[in-house]
Amino acid sequence: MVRKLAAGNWKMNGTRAALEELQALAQAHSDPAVDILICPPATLLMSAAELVSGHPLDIGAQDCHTAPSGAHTGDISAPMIADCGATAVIVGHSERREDHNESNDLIRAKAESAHAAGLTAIICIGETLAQRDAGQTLDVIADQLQGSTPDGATGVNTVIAYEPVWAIGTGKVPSLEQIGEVHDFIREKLTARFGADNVRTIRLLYGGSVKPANAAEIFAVPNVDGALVGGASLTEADFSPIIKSLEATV
Ligand SMILES: O=C(CO)COP(=O)(O)O
Repeated sequence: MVRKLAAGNWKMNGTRAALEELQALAQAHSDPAVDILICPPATLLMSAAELVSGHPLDIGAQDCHTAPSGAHTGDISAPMIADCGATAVIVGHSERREDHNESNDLIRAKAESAHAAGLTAIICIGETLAQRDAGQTLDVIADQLQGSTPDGATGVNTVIAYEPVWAIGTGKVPSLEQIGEVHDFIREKLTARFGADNVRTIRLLYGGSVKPANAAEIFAVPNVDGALVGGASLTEADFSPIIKSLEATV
């Protein structure tokens, strides 16, 4: 049985004071039944990794460059993230696809760079509302999944996060049928490409307005192996009940 994953994406939120929430989270989950990952802003990566050292919590970054080092002002590389003590990196979040015009090719290259540095790449995919309304959801998912996932993806180095763009930070959540349809589709596509044995261990996260109140029903959907949580991961008070809902499924 694959270990489920509760991942928090703090986005561009959190100064040093936010480490108190991480400390509280570490204290509240000394023996979790699921994997717990927090992705703070890059400015907090090293302190966050030091804080959770010795606790069963992992730290990830929110983006990386494709190159290991070089003349790329303002960027950080996958080996630098690993050097901080982090073990994962989110790539292809819809906010980066939109704010920075990131393409599937670029995201795949970032995921490859993460793999080369020994990091787990959390590859995000998801349709906009206009695409869903036009009946294009599964086509968009297939295209992003195929284009953004490296050939070397395994259950150890890759997690796929399905985040419908219209559900992020809006309080709107797809129906459980809609979530299930996309997660089943992702599993099928990955199985066709990588084979059932390999794909069984690739975790599929749902992201988009996951809250303590809706987590349990989302986690009951087949092929949902956890969540990538934004706003509700910023405080221990909100994230802990979500983690507990996920633990209740194992
Ligand atoms: O984008 C997300 C996580 O990466 C989801 O954000 P919210 O949970 O704030 O909707």
